[in-house]
Amino acid sequence: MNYKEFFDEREKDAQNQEDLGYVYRYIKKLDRLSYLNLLNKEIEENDRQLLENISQRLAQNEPAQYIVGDTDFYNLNLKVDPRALIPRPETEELVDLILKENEVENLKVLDVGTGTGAIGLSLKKARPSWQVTLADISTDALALANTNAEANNLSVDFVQSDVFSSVNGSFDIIVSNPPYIAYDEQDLMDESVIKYEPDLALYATESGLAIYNRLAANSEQFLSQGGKIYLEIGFNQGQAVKNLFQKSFPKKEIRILPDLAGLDRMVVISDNGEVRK
Ligand SMILES: C[S@@+](CC[C@H](N)C(=O)[O-])C[C@H]1O[C@@H](n2cnc3c(N)ncnc32)[C@H](O)[C@@H]1O
Repeated sequence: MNYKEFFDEREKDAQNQEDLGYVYRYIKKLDRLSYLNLLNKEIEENDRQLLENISQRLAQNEPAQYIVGDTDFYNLNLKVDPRALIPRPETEELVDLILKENEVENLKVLDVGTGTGAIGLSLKKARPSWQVTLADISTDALALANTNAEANNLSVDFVQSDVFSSVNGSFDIIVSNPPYIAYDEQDLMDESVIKYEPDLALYATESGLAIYNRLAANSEQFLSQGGKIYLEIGFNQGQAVKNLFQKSFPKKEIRILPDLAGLDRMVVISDNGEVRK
């Protein structure tokens, strides 16, 4: 049997088997041309075993990124595994927004709930003069973030912290993509997310708002004069999150911004009428 026949056969079996070629190509580091040239060749025995293994894992709904073991995010390649959430394209939009609105040197940044380190590390990569602290309640996630920092040659600080419990100092930017899914929203989620990504990264009490509530209540003491807060939110949480922060920061401007799909995805808390550059 050649590679193409194998892929075609598996694609008939299950929906996500179309990922098989992608995962295989990525693991073998094949460019598109080498991959296409391979398709009509007989499968070698060790490759057949590899492909069977990938195929079984995909059939169990394991995310392709966990099987590959890494993923591209913004300006970085990050190791990913079940210790942390797979960083999403919407979060790249948040990183992009922060960079566009803060074209200055030497800012201090805190990334609360850093997971793989995606947000904080991509900011550090783009702005080497920024002093970036990665915080997470999960020691497992922090270990992964540390691996990603080292692999990308980025020097950042780490703190294991329940929101702000172990954080010291003040920051020009506090950014967070916290867990924001309500416990009763599971039926809206893909099985692969429910089954493989860590609960700690996904769910929050208070209809998904618990961590925003704590961020709103306690950010002020960790924010420098003129500091800004950037949040990723669930598409239906814009107004609720805005209300929470408006109470704590009555004088700041609070913007709810959409992602590329047009869904509310980010909330930004900054000084009123400030020039955003
Ligand atoms: C949605 S994931 C985001 C990960 C990463 N920032 C990203 O955007 O891909 C949320 C992260 O928040 C962390 N987390 C959950 N509860 C927390 C808490 N009380 N304090 C700090 N971090 C928390 C989880 O461990 C997880 O890594």
